[in-house]
Amino acid sequence: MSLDAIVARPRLQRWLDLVLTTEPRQRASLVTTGWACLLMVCCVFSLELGAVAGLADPQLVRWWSLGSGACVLISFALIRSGASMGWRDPAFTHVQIAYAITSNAVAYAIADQARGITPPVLAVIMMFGVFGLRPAQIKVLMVYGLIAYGVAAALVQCWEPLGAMPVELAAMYLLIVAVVLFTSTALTLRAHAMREHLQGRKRDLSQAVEQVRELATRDELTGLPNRRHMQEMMRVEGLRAARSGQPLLMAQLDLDAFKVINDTHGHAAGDLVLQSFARLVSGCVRSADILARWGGEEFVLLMCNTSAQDGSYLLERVRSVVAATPVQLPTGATIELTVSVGAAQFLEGEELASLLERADEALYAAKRLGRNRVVWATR
Ligand SMILES: Nc1nc2c(ncn2[C@@H]2O[C@H](COP(=O)(O)OP(=O)(O)OP(=O)(O)O)[C@@H](O)[C@H]2O)c(=O)[nH]1
Repeated sequence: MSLDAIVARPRLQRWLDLVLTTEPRQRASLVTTGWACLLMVCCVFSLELGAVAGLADPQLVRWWSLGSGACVLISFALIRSGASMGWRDPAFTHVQIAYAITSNAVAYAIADQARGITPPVLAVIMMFGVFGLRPAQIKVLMVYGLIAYGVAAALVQCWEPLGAMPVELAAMYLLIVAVVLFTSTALTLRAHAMREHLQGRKRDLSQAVEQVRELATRDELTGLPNRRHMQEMMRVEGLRAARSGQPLLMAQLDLDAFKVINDTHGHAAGDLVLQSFARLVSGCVRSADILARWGGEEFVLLMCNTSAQDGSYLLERVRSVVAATPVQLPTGATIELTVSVGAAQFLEGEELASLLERADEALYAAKRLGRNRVVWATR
């Protein structure tokens, strides 16, 4: 590769970065304006060709080309500089379309024998309304188009240098312009409605995906993470603890004599107790800890970056808060509650299944020893 090419490449890269490296909303506005710019270049080229061929006044066409080009460049600069990013529509589509309609009507007035090219361009301009305009704005722009063309047609008829034409021909042009405006507006409105519909469907779909995700990871009764989600969290936290060497604790919490509660007060009361227990424990643990419903009346608490001493203190607090907070039923009855806890500390190189097993054994020891207590697993 030549030295020139090596030097030129970063420069080209800088130019490309300058035009393309933008945030997504800004990039979308630049792309829309880029299309408008392309349309404008084609129109300028066609009218300049008409002027060279003697079909239109070259001086008027030159001024029109300069004015139109300047407006497109200003739009581009406003978007690229980020000056329009605070606006509701950073591409200020309605302003750009209004300006394009004006430019198109002026082209109609000055294009003399070449004015036949302007109505189809008007249709394309109206189509840009699909991007971000409200239906009311599209309709206002249609009315504005009719007025702009009406004024341009009147100018052509009244001012000789613009190349007056037979009234019948002027009426034909106006009729075609009106048809173009109505039809393109109707099509634009239809495309707009379809776009809105699709966006609505997309929103519904994202909500449904979010719901499915929620259902797949949450326990419906308590709102806590469910067993499947907890297994994933355990895997992630286990890897983190192994990598960082930070202490990781796991506790299994099991409500005592829960069957008796169900049998005495009914299944619905049992559900209320489970919800109340989940709330109580959630209120005791730190936001970094993860409490999940493991199944039935059994819960698992994962305490990340927690020393055995802090863990002991926390679990004892959970136990005493549960024991000191009877659950009030809607019937007026109160249920005294206790919880047995089996806890274990993650050992270096240990499998998660083994950690869970040790916590489970400690839980059974707590039950055997008379319930309502915290037992730590031995190594
Ligand atoms: N209300 C309600 N009960 C549940 C739910 N899931 C499991 N259970 C009940 O929880 C009870 C658990 O009973 P056991 O396994 O004998 O445990 P326990 O009575 O707490 O006895 P210990 O654990 O030995 O203290 C069973 O009666 C299950 O039917 C639930 O979602 N709602």
